Amino acid sequence: MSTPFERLKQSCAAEWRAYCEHEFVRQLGAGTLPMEAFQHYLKQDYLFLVHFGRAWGLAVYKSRDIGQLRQSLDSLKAIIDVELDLHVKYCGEWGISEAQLAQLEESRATLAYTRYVLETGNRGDILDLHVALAPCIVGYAEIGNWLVDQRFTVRLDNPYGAWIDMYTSKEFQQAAQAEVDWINAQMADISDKRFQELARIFSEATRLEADFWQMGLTLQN
Ligand SMILES: Cc1ncc(C[n+]2csc(CCO)c2C)c(N)n1
Repeated sequence: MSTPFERLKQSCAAEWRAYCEHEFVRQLGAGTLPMEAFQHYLKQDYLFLVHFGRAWGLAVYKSRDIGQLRQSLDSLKAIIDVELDLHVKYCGEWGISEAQLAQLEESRATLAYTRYVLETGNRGDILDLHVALAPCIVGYAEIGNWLVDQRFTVRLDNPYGAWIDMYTSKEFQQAAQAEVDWINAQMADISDKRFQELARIFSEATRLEADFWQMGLTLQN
């Protein structure tokens, strides 16, 4: 028997694969991704993370009990206090200054994805919001693992090695698994109709993640 989360992925298998095995990801694994593409991605990812933080703020607001409230607040604090700082530091290593980050123009792909997540959370409940966020959290964990298994992936002397290390780290993998577990528990007794609603959200967010890679690869604004 497959879990609800596995059924979400199966309901948009082609889209999930197009996202996780995207050309950007392959070139990153092989170490052949042009530096400009990665820098463009990193800059837009800064904006993505800011809105991702806001999404956890929305999860705080949409929480239905004190446990969810604490969990959402922890995620909000982690992204604002830790992950954004780490991202700014990592951008610095790639020659992108804080001043540059502060002046960025948001690309269409960033706008579409982040506002889609926030809109989904606004109109729906906390489960809708988590399902909209799941391709981001769970997808990156799968991508890291997938890359490590590919013959074309270069682990030593790959300029993007730190990126792969981050998403294959035990901490990150555990956080992604916790998210899967949470979603599976919340989806345990839902109706078919509700499943279809969530599957639609999951599929749309997955497509928007693939567009985010494409934006990086083609340097779109
Ligand atoms: C477009 C885009 N999608 C996913 C991630 C990965 N990511 C960002 S925050 C977070 C969860 C940790 O709170 C994860 C997995 C990214 N960086 N950029």
